[in-house]
Amino acid sequence: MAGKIQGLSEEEREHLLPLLQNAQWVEVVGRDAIYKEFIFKDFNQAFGFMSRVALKAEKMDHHPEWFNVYNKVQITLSTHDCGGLSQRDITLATFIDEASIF
Ligand SMILES: C[C@H](O)[C@H](O)[C@H]1CNC2=NC(N)=NC(=O)C2=N1
Repeated sequence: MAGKIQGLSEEEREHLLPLLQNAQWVEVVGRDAIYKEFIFKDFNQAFGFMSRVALKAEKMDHHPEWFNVYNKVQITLSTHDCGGLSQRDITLATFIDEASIF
């Protein structure tokens, strides 16, 4: 079920991407996506974080691409339905940053 999701406009990018970059999100080379690495004290904290993000992702029907080893979680966000960044990625990135602080 491919929804009609709009990609970010040029104006939105100019406004939003610097804000994300301030929060250590980086643009992926060769792909319209953003990436950030999170380091926690141990696996328990990393997985607690992932659980909070997973519940939000399911509610939003918007899912991260992520990779976890022990205390490290690497996350890439992009909207498959529009082949690039959308407002959903911004919303999820903001939630992820909040969920990483506890
Ligand atoms: C069918 C389902 O609603 C879609 O595949 C949703 C699920 N989660 C998704 N997650 C992400 N990151 N991008 C999408 O386009 C997307 N689409």
